[in-house]
Amino acid sequence: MAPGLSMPAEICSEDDEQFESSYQKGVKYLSDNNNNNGIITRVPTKYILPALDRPNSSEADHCTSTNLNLPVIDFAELQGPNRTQVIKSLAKACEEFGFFQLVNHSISRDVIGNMIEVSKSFFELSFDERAKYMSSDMYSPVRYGTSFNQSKDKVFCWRDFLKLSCNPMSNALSFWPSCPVDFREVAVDYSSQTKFLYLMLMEAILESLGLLEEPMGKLNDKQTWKDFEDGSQLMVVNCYPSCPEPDLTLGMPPHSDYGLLTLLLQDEVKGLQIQHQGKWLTVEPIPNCFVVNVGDHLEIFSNGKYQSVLHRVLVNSSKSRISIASLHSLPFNCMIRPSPKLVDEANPRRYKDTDFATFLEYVSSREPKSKNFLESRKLM
Ligand SMILES: O=C(O)CCC(=O)C(=O)O
Ligand SMILES: [Fe+2]
Repeated sequence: MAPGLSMPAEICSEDDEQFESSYQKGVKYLSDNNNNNGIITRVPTKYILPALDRPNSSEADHCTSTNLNLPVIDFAELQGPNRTQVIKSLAKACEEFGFFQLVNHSISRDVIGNMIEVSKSFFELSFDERAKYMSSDMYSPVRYGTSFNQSKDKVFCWRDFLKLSCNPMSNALSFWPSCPVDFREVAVDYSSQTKFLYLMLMEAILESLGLLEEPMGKLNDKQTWKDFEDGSQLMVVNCYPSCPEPDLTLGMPPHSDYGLLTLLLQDEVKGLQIQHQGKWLTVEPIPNCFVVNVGDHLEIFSNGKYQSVLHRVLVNSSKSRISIASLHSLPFNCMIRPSPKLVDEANPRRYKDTDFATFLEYVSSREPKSKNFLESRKLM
């Protein structure tokens, strides 16, 4: 064990099985159960990334101090007389950044504040209470876990998560945490309001791609608007405890999101970085706003016009951080394919069809450390 490393009393050697089973309990457990006046002073080897994968280690990291001002889309303006202009800005943001900040959205500060509060309270519960929701079943309506893919990752990342499936809500809800007592009520309200926001944004995105000229309802011979309304929604509550040596590890490794769009809510602590023009840039949190990003499915659906972008999460030594990602796509059993209207001789089809089951198979069988899944769907 590295000098000064303080670990739960039950843990004696980094190599023994007990140590490994302790890591499986997550980083919140690790931070809460140590014997050095409540302070963990070193990052255990399990979390130490190879030198080249660490933050601040590469060319691309040399400007991590530069904060990124993402394009800002005003949701209220999108609904008003300037809609055409806002849709142009939306298209530009999706093409140039794959990310934007959404301001003036319709979700109240209370709904947002309550969601962050119940998420914090959930991670403050005892480990035994949180552990009731641990599952390795990717189809489970609720799944508490740690790292990125804890059954596969050789090096763990400094994150615990609670994944909540919202489909169908009538079935999923009874599996969601019943503690804290208002968790379900707050999270259901939050999920239905983010779903509404997603649908409004998706409608604008389809318009920006020239796919809404026909009467609303039919997008092409395979898809209708109802597929979007009936689409899947997965909420991921991420908890990143403060970390004694944040330069050695990451809260989340570089990845892109699998769905059409992700709506991310973060607390006031920064940590999210996106890869832009070969550099890692930090996204400044704007209170009460959403960071929205293009997912792999939108890249496929738009035949590459809008591309998903790698992002990762840094941790820090003084503050823990909470974020809530709401990932939206078509229904789980629906094929995602390039929209036929965006494929012609000048723009040949660039991706194979895919569906959620293929994605799950992929993540279960490999370490999804990057946009590998999407790479596997590319035709050229
Ligand atoms: O915590 C963050 O800022 C990002 C989370 C994220 O990328 C995800 O949940 O996919
Ligand atoms: Fe993500």
